[in-house]
Amino acid sequence: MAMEDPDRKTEVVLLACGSFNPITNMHLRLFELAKDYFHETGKYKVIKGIISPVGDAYKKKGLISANHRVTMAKLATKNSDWVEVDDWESCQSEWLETLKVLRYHHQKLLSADVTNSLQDAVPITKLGRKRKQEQNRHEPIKKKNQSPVVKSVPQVKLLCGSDMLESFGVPNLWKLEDITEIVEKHGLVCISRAGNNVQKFIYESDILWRHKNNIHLVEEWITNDISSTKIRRALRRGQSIRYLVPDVVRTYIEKNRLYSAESEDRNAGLVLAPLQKHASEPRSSQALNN
Ligand SMILES: Nc1ncnc2c1ncn2[C@@H]1O[C@H](COP(=O)(O)OP(=O)(O)OP(=O)(O)O)[C@@H](O)[C@H]1O
Ligand SMILES: NC(=O)c1ccc[n+]([C@@H]2O[C@H](COP(=O)(O)O)[C@@H](O)[C@H]2O)c1
Ligand SMILES: [Zn+2]
Repeated sequence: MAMEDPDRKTEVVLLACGSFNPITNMHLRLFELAKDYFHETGKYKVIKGIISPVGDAYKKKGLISANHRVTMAKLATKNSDWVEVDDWESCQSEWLETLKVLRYHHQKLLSADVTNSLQDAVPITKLGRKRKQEQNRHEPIKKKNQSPVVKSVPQVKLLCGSDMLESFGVPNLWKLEDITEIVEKHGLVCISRAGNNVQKFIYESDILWRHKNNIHLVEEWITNDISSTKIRRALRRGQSIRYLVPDVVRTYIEKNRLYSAESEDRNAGLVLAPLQKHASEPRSSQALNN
């Protein structure tokens, strides 16, 4: 029987982009579902999950300040040993395309990798023995030069729900070249609900079909229809949201009185940043399904 070589597995980092207004138990479940899926293939090892709340410049109706949304996401993940929150995206003054967030996190892993290998390699091969010894007197003992282990940088895959994948088809919302680069260079994990027609959506798009090996569809069997919209609605009506969001998040919302009729009116009448940005660009008229 062939032993499985754990080093052979492709390392994957899962990146979820969204409003997280507020974060719910379902958002946390997305990560667990995706991780189980990848591990069951036997080919991947999920090493990290990143939640990246969108910045305030996204201008979505009812979006409360990123500061609160990031804090709630951090509270929700404080017991997770593999999912973390990154506020780089939310700290940008302008709205950023999701592709740029993917690129940023991939780049960050690349530079961490270079730093690690620089630390591993002892750069004294060309120094004389004497200088080496002198140098070492003042420096902590360095690791022995290890044989170069060729370890690839983890892939950063976009983790989303089927509604986000289907939003690729909304005119002017996504640039075709962004969609292409996401599925070509990074990959996508989509958590679909039974009955949702993501497969047909992929079938009807040449680009998505071409890269379908890099689009992982995960069926959610223990269905769960929690959404942030429903949480905000319940809060406006004074109804309980217990067991729908982590308790720490519920307490934080109550303490800061976060969601109300007024907060739901934020950004009302404004155009969503991606629509504003892409509507004026010539390429954006290209449809996904041709
Ligand atoms: N019940 C769900 N099943 C599958 N995916 C989900 C579910 N809820 C949220 N997601 C996914 O989580 C990501 C973040 O979504 P988002 O912050 O918009 O949450 P949401 O609950 O959909 O909020 P809203 O109701 O305000 O749109 C998206 O990729 C979205 O598709
Ligand atoms: N062109 C793009 O890159 C593009 C377009 C629309 C939404 N998005 C992102 O998708 C997510 C959608 O979140 P919501 O479902 O909460 O609106 C956000 O992170 C947003 O930045 C990206
Ligand atoms: Zn949504």
